[in-house]
Amino acid sequence: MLELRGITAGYDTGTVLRNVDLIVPDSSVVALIGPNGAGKTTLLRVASGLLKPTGGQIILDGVDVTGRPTEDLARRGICHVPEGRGVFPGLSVADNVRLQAPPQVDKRAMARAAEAFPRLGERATQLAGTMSGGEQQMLALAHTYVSDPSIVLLDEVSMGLAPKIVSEIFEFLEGLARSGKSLLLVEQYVARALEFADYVYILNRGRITFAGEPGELSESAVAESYLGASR
Ligand SMILES: Nc1ncnc2c1ncn2[C@@H]1O[C@H](COP(=O)(O)OP(=O)(O)OP(=O)(O)O)[C@@H](O)[C@H]1O
Repeated sequence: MLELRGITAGYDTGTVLRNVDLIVPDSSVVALIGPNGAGKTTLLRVASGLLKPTGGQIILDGVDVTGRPTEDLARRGICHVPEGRGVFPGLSVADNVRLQAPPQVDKRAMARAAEAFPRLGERATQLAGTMSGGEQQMLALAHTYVSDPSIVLLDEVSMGLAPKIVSEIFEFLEGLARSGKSLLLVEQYVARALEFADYVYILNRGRITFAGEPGELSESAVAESYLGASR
C-alpha cells in the first residue's frame, strides 16, 4: 500500500501541492483527476521519488520512504510511466525493453514485452523513435509488465492517441489490475477512468477536493471542480 500523508511540494516558482493525503490500497485502481495545472503530474513525481516533498511523508508498505531516491522506490515496487512516454528514440525496441528491465529478467525481457504487446515483438529491431505514437506508448507501458512492480503510476498514458489504441491500452491496464497490481491513474478520459477505478481523488489547485468511490461522485461535482479552476 502507498500512502501519501500531508504532502506539500513544488518548484522554485512556488508551492504546487498543499497538504495532500492520498492512499493507494493493495490491488486497487485509484484515479486522480483534476483540471490542467492542478498538480497531478507533480503528485506522481513525488510518489515515485523524482521530486522531494517539502512537507509530509511517503509510506510504502508501512515503511517511511520520504526522501529516498527514485531507484530505491523502483526496487521497492513503484513503476512510473511519465507523461510524454519516456522512451529512448535512438535505441531499438529491444534495447529500450532491456534498459527498463531489472537484471534478473534481462534475458526474458523482450519475450515478456511481446507477451504484453505482440506488436513490440514484431518490431524488436526498429528504432523506438520511428514507431507510431501508440506503439511508443505500448513500449513505455511494457515496462509495467516486464519489471513486475506492485504499484504503477500512470500519467496520461492515453494522451493524443486514436480511440482504438486507447481501448487497447485500457485493456492492458485492466489486465494489470486483474493480476493484482495497484494503479494510480492520471487520465484525461475522466468517464473511462471512473468506470475503471475503485477510488477517485479530485485535485484542484494543489488540494484534494474529493476523495471517495466513483459512485459517490455526481457528474455535476466533476464538472464543478473543472469549471471552478478556470474562474
Ligand atoms: N519543472 C517545473 N518547474 C516549475 N514549475 C512547474 C514545473 N512542473 C510543473 N510546474 C508547475 O506546477 C503546476 C502544476 O503542474 P502539473 O504538471 O503538476 O499539473 P497537472 O495537473 O499534471 O496538469 P496537466 O493536466 O496540464 O498535465 C503548474 O502551474 C506548472 O506550471
